[in-house]
Amino acid sequence: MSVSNSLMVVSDARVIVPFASAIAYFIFKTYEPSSPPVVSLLLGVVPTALAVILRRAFSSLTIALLTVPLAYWSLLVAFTVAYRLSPLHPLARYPGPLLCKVSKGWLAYVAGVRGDTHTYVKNLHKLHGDVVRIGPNELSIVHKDVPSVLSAKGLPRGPYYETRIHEAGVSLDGLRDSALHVVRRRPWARGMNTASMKYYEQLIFNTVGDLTSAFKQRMDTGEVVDLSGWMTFFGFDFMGHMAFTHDYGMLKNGRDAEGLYGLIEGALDDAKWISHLPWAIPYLQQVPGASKNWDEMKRVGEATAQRRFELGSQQQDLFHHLIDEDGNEETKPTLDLVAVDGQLAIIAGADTAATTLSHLWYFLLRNPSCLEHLRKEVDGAFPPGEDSSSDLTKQGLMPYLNACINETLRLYPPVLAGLQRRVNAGTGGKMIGPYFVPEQTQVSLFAYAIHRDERFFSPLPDTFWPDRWLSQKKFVLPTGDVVPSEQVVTDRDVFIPFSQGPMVCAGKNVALAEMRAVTCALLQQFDFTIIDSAYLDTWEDKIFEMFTTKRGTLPVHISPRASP
Ligand code: HEM
Repeated sequence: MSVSNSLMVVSDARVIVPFASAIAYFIFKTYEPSSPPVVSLLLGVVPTALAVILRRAFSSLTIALLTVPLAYWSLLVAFTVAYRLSPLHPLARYPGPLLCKVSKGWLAYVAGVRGDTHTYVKNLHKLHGDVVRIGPNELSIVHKDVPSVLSAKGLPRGPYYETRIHEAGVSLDGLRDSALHVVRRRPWARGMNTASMKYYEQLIFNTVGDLTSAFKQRMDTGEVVDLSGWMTFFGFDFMGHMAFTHDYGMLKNGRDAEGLYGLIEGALDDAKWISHLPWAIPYLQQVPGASKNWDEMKRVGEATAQRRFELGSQQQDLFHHLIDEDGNEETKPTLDLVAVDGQLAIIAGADTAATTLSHLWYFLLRNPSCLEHLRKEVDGAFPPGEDSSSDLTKQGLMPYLNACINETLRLYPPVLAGLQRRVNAGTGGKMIGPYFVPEQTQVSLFAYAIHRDERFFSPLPDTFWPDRWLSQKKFVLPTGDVVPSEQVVTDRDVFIPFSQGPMVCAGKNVALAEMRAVTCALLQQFDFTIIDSAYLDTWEDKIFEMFTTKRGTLPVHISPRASP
C-alpha cells in the first residue's frame, strides 16, 4: 500500500471509530437497550468488525483488535460522561455528587459495600435540599408532595423493582405495569379483608402463645435470649402459618432449623446492589453460583407451596386466596406463580415485622420511661389475668401502643430505601411540588430521609418520642420542656413506612396487628434486662440497608414481670 493510501486508511479509522461510537452512544441514550443480544452487538460485534475492516491502519490484526475496541469503548464512556455532566442533560439543574451524576454504579457501591444508602441519601438532602440527583437519571425527593408520586394518579414503579422477576412470573411487589398490578392485587385484597383478618387473628394468638411459652422456658433455665433473633422466629413462624399453613417451628425449636432466614438474608445480601443496576441482571444470571441463594429460596418456596396445595382447600390462609380456591377469578394462577407470591409474603412480611419489633424493643430498653408508660396502658386495657392477645381490636385503639409503633416505623422504616417510581417516556414529565421531573427519570422516595426531616416531624426529628403521635394540648419533651401543640409537627401525609397508594403494603393491617399483640403480651408477662449496655449503644451502628434491614443482636435476661 502506498504512503498516501496508508494515511487515508489511518485517517478513515480516526473518523470511523468515533463516528460508530457516537452512533452507539446515541442508541444507548435514546432507547436504553438492555437485552443481551443488542448490547453484545453494540459493544462486541461492532468494534470487532471495525477492527477487522480497519486492520490495514495498524501494524497487525492483533493490534487492531486491541486498539479499535478500546478506542470505541473509551469514546462511548467519554460521550456518556460528558453528556451526563453537561448543562444539556435534563437533570442538570439538580444538585448531587459528581459520582452519582456520572453513574448509578456509585449508589450500587454504597448499597452493596457500605450498606448505608439511607443515611448517605439523608445527608445528601441536608447538603443539597429537597431534590438530589442520586443517579444520572434519578432523583431523590424529600418534599410534602409525596402523594403525587405514590397515589393512583402518581407514577408507576421504576426499574429498581426488576429483581422481582422470576421464571414463573413477576411477584406482586415487582409489578411495574399498573393495570396488571390491579388484577394481581385482587386476590391479595380478598386475603386481607375483614373475614380473612379474623382467621389470622387466631394464628396471631397461637403464635404469640408459642413465643411466650418459649420465653417462660428460657426464663426458668436462666438462658440469655437474643430478642432480635426471637422476633425473627416469631415473624417467620407467623408468616408460615398465615401464608401456607406451614409450621417452620422456629419458636418451638428455638432455632431456624430449615435455615430459611439465613437463606433469605443471603439472597438479599447478594442482590442488594443489583437493584441499582437492573440492566446487569441477565448477565449476572449467567455467572455460575451467582444466584445460588435465590435458586435455593425458589426451591424451598415451591416445595412449601406444593405441600400446601396437597392439603386441599379447607384452610383459609393466604394461599387459599392467592391460588383462588374459591373460584373468584376467570383464570386461576399457576402454582409456580403462587409460590413466588407466597415467597414474597414470607420475605416481605416476616422480616419487616421482626425488624420493627426489634427496633421497638431497642427503643423501649433505651427509654425506660416510655416502657413504663406503655406498660401502664397495657395494664389498663388488660388487667392482670386477662390475656392481652385475646382482643386485637382493643389493641388497635391503644394510643400509646400505636404511638410507639409509629415512632419506631418513623425512625427505622424496615424498607429503608427504594420506593422508586419512574416518569415514563411520552408523559411530558411531572411536577412534584414546585419541581419539574422530565420524562425517563426515576424518582426515589427514601422513607428514612423523609421521616427525619424537621419540616414534617418536629421537634427532635431524630429522637424516639412517641408522644408526637398523640393528640393533646401540651407536650412534655424528653428534655422536660413543655411545649404547646402548635409547636409539634407530625405530618402523617408523608409517613410512608408501608408506602401509600395502589401499591401500599398489602400486609399493613396484619403486620400492625401482630406487632401490637407481641408487644402487649411481652410487656404483660416479662421483664427484660440487656446483658450489656454496649449492645444498646451500638445497635444503631449495626443497621444496614439491604432492601430491608440487617440488624444486630439484643441479648437479654428474662425475668417474670414485677407486680404492677
Ligand atoms: C412492619 C411490617 C411491614 C412493612 C414496614 C412493610 C412495608 C412495605 C413496603 C414499603 C412495601 C413497598 C410498596 C411499594 O412498592 O410502594 C411493601 C409491599 C408489600 N408488602 Fe409489606 N410491609 C410489612 C409487612 C408485610 C406483611 C406482614 C405482608 C404479608 C402478609 C406484606 C406484604 C407485602 C406485599 C404483598 C407487598 C407488595 C404490594 C404491592 O405491590 O401491591 N408486608 N411492604
